[in-house]
Amino acid sequence: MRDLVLALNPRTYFTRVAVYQGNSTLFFKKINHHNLEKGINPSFNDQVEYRTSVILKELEENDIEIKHIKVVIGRGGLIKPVESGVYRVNEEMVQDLRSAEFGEDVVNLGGLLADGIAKAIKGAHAYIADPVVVDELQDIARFTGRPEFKRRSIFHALNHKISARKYAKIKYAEYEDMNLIVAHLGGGISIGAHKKGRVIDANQAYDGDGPFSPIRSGSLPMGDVIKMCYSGKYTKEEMLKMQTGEGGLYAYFKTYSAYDVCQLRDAGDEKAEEVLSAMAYQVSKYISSLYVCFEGEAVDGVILTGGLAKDDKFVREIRNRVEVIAPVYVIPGAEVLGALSYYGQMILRGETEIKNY
Ligand SMILES: Nc1ncnc2c1ncn2[C@@H]1O[C@H](COP(=O)(O)OP(=O)(O)OP(=O)(O)O)[C@@H](O)[C@H]1O
Ligand SMILES: CCCC(=O)O
Repeated sequence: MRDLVLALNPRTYFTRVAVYQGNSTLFFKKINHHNLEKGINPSFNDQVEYRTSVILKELEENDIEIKHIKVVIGRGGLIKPVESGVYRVNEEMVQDLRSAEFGEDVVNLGGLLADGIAKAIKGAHAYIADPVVVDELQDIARFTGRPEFKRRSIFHALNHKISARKYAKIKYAEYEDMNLIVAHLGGGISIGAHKKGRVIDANQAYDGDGPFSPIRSGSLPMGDVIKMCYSGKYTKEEMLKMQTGEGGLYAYFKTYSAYDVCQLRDAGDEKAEEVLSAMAYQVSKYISSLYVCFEGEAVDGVILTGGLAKDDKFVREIRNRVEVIAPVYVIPGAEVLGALSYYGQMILRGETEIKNY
């Protein structure tokens, strides 16, 4: 065992963890945090120590010699807007993740866990790659209808970029030469216009706009939201949660799992059928809206990826509406750990610039 990469993808009730040596996967596990599911819900900050120790214990129990881990790389969270690339986790980043100044989400644990674990291993360093705040928006995409508000770039940059590069490779082309529309269909949904290797527009998938998703509300009727804010019935935290963590399918079915809703639909539940179709309709509308970003240039492909891209019916409903724009290519699931490992290997080989946050 030598020069190992530890990759981390924290989700609400579990952390996906993998250890790689070169192209070999030495260890892969979805570590469930059952105590979080039982309703004891400490803040994300307060979960760092607990998750760190559980992960280290798992590695030990599975005979991973942690002294050989050189790179600990986590999914990148809500920090300041940055360019695409690999970043060393430094104190300023830890500070921003802990304060949640740019938004509070489980994804913030990626950098924090990487930091905690790397500090426990001599010779290891912590990194993130292509965090959700990668910002390549063209200026015109930043406008809203009020000068006080600017649109922010928050999308699944890691899975978008890796999926787009995978498609480019299949087409014997360079990502930087292609025009693509990528839709990540996961717990959150983000859809971006990739023009010659830059994501010049995308829905703000966290608390901004776009289709509703399994857990996020997406665009809501603004006037009604404002009235609800002042109804006296909800706290600020409850209103924010409605948008970011308890919207979309969760609001209709009280489950965080789109898979479960698809199962309901397949068992004949009419409401599940209707709501999933509405989500597919909104995704299709947003994909179509990005066509204008290419200023008349041909679009080389529409890529559907993420967990919901495994559902044939959901995919078919989108495909039928958007294949007039470009060929539709499906990459089911999100290879988050694989993508992090890819960057981890590049770090070890000195083949990527390590950017400063
Ligand atoms: N076969 C399937 N059919 C339908 N939905 C599925 C299937 N497999 C997974 N999902 C759903 O996909 C969603 C998770 O997708 P994914 O793993 O891409 O996202 P994530 O990493 O959890 O979250 P995010 O996309 O916000 O980063 C869950 O709602 C899950 O239930
Ligand atoms: C945190 C931003 C991306 C998402 O919706 O999960």
